[in-house]
Amino acid sequence: MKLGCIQLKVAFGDVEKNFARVEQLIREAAAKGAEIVVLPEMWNTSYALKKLEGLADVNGERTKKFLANLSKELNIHIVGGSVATKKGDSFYNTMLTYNRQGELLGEYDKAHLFRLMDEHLYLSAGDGQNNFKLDDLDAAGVICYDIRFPEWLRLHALNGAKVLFVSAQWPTARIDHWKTLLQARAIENQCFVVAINRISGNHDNFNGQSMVIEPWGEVLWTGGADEELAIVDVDFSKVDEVRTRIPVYDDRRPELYGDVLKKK
Ligand SMILES: NC(=O)CCC(=O)C(=O)O
Repeated sequence: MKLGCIQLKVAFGDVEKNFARVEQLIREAAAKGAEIVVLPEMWNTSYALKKLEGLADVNGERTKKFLANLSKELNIHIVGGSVATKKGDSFYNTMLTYNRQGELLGEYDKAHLFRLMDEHLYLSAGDGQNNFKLDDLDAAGVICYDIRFPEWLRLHALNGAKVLFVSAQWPTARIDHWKTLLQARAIENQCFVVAINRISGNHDNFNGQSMVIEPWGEVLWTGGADEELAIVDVDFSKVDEVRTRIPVYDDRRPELYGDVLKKK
């Protein structure tokens, strides 16, 4: 299956510019044969958190219409990264996923808010999980800081995901953590990880390094430090092969792990 990985240069607070560029890149990805297109985190507004009142997408309506129309017209699945949304009086960091029929498969509000970027001051956290199916492919989607919570990704893998999509705005300063955590999540869950980061004009802030990793931990593609659309070919049957070779799921001892999941 061909993945269209869109490592976007997100314009701070410029919703119109971001929508226009995302549409251009999704169309380009489809023209190049992508079957699943993946976007980064908060691509409509970036972290213009102080301006969310005017900029956030109310109930995600604009983004929903946009992604539904494009996925149906182009006959592609879209893991829509995330956008800033307003629901009721609260703001969320929301991932919307569409299948090639233009149907909404998942609306996931980021579960773990990242204090270092002030998310907890402006956003509310979601409580729902985000497993979905792209044709026959069992998949799940999480957002950026979520990858520091292995139990959260494990839960999605236990619910059947063979590929974990990660949309992010992960800064250059901790890019080594990004690479290591993503590889670990792929190896421990024995699944594909497709992780799409943003870039900024200034590479000191966000330098891309999006990644596609297969279930044995081998990195199939790493993005550079500039805006980029990559088409990456993946063979999802690799998941079953790796899970047969080392039967981690059969060997788990959940009766030993109970307290790990409780907050101290
Ligand atoms: N947008 C985010 O969630 C950033 C997470 C991050 O940078 C980290 O180190 O974790």
